Amino acid sequence: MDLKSSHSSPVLADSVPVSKSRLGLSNNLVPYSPPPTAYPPSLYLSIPRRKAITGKFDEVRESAWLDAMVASSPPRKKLNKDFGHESQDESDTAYCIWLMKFPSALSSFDQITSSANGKNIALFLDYDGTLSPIVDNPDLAVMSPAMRAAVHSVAKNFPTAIISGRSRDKVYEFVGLKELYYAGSHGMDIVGPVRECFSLDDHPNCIRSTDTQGNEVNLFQPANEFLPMIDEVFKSLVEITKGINGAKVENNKFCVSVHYRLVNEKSWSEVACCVENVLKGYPRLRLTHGRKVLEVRPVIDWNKGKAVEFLLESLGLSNSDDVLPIYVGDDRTDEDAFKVLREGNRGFGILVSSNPREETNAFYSLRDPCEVMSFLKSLVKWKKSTALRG
Ligand SMILES: O=P(O)(O)OC[C@H]1O[C@H](O[C@H]2O[C@H](CO)[C@@H](O)[C@H](O)[C@H]2O)[C@H](O)[C@@H](O)[C@@H]1O
Repeated sequence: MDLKSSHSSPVLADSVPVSKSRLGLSNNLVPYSPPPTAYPPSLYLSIPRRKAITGKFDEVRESAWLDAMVASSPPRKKLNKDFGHESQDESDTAYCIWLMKFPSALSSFDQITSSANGKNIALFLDYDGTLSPIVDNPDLAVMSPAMRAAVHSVAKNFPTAIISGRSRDKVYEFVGLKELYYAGSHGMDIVGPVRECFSLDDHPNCIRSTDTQGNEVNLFQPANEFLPMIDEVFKSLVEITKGINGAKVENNKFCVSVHYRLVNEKSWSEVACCVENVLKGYPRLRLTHGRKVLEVRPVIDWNKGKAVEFLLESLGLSNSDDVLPIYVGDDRTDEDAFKVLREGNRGFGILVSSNPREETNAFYSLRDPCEVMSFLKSLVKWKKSTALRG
């Protein structure tokens, strides 16, 4: 993508000074120290200082990191002691009870569409676990042709965007559809349309650019200044985890994922320790947890919820009276988007989960990507039938 102009990025930076300490790594990397920023203190996100760590696995074991890794990886369904196979009953009952609180978006479809009467639906979709099933190898998380057709059809009928933790290029590679908008790196990399109602003056970190087809677009990358740092951390994480069987580090451009899905649970503390050791030299980066993945990202006041608001504005859809945004996602990072919709009383979050989740800001649920596909198809069918009725 050719960038035609450049603005300084009003990144909401971390108030903690950049540490001068070097990493205890074999590849002699020096932590990246960005130039001092001059934004008003009110724009800075403050983060608590991390406790110094010694790097011993036992200490990491006690840390909140490992707890979160375990918590984000629920145990498999209980085994039936007598027969040695899964007992469905218990988990089915728990799921049914949970469904009373977060009803299926399929069985509540009429309720959802009646809220949409007289409004335009805007659709926001997560990628992994929502449009593609979770698989062991992140490079193989392809979308089925049937799902692609459903997304294509929905995007022709409603403004649709995919907001993913992956890099924008990678999601586009998987999805391959031009009819929708893409936000990568948890919303830190957004390409939106050029519209008169959307002034770049109001968004200093948004610039005019061109997409791969040569169309003018708005490119929003609020964490631009972190690119060299993320690149450096990616290399360090690859190096430091290379001895851990099954660990995989993925460069998502403005953030880095450290996967432990294929790591023996006994070595999870080792993964946590490696990541913590690298991050201690980078106080302007923070860690979040996904599905068997540790995600390293810049400390800026930006997330998938803010990305939804930004996209609604850039699509000219921020008037909540005319628009019903619907966000479908499966991950913790999607909660920021669910929250924005719930708190603004603007639309609905739909959580994709086949297990009851204790806390969510979603209103509805869907069991898995198959149900997501049915929901998307139903939306298109409903839109066509309302168009016929005039
Ligand atoms: O926001 P998303 O589109 O949901 O991306 C979140 C992370 O998804 C990917 O990891 C997850 O899916 C993988 C493939 O199914 C799976 O192997 C992994 O365990 C999951 O955590 C992606 O690889 C990450 O980079 C994204 O941050």
